[in-house]
Amino acid sequence: MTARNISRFWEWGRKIICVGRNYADHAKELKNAIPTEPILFLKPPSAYVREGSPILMPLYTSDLHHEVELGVVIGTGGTAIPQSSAMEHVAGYALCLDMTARDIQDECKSKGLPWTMAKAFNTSCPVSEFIPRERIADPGNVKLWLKVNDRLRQSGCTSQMIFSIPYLISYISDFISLEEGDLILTGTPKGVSAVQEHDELQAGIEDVVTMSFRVDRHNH
Ligand SMILES: O=C(O)/C=C/C(=O)CC(=O)C(=O)O
Ligand SMILES: [Mg+2]
Repeated sequence: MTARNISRFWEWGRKIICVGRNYADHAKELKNAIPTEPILFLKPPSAYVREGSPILMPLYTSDLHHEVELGVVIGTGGTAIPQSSAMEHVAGYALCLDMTARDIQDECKSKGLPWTMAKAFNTSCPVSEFIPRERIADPGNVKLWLKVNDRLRQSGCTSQMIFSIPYLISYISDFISLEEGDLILTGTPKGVSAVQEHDELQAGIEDVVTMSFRVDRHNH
């Protein structure tokens, strides 16, 4: 059997744990309160999509939003990981999009229902290449950006996160054991907006990585 390679973590079938409202400016733009504890939700591994394949807009949404986020790839799993050693569990990073059917999310919120159909559909998690941890000296201070058809829509810095990466790893692992190959999406800064069929999305971590995706309409 061929050894698995963490640089292709999206093929491993592991969890994608997402943090919501982790930037005050984004919580405010959607008129949400600033959280006092991390807000968590999950995407299945079938949400992954890689450059070269399109983001497929589900037929049931007419308000699909981009959310650019720093992803943290877990190298060594654990339960109840202390904050002090949390970064030792990180194998690397990835630039990620948390594609969100905002109209469906709003409907779910108003009915008190889970966000699954808004957040977890096929291709809802576009990812960049794997970024080994040595390439980002301070993940708490990296600049993220996203353009739609060459127009800048999102620009933020991970220093604006309410809950830091060590805090998130520790908090999550108290309730959901982390495994090698899991991905944590750390939340999005402000500037989220709707995309349309045929739009071209380009996103980057300054000085580290860029990636591009086209949006298509799902055909069934
Ligand atoms: O509560 C809302 O209206 C929206 C929350 C999100 O979509 C949270 C995120 O995914 C995020 O902040 O990155
Ligand atoms: Mg998000």
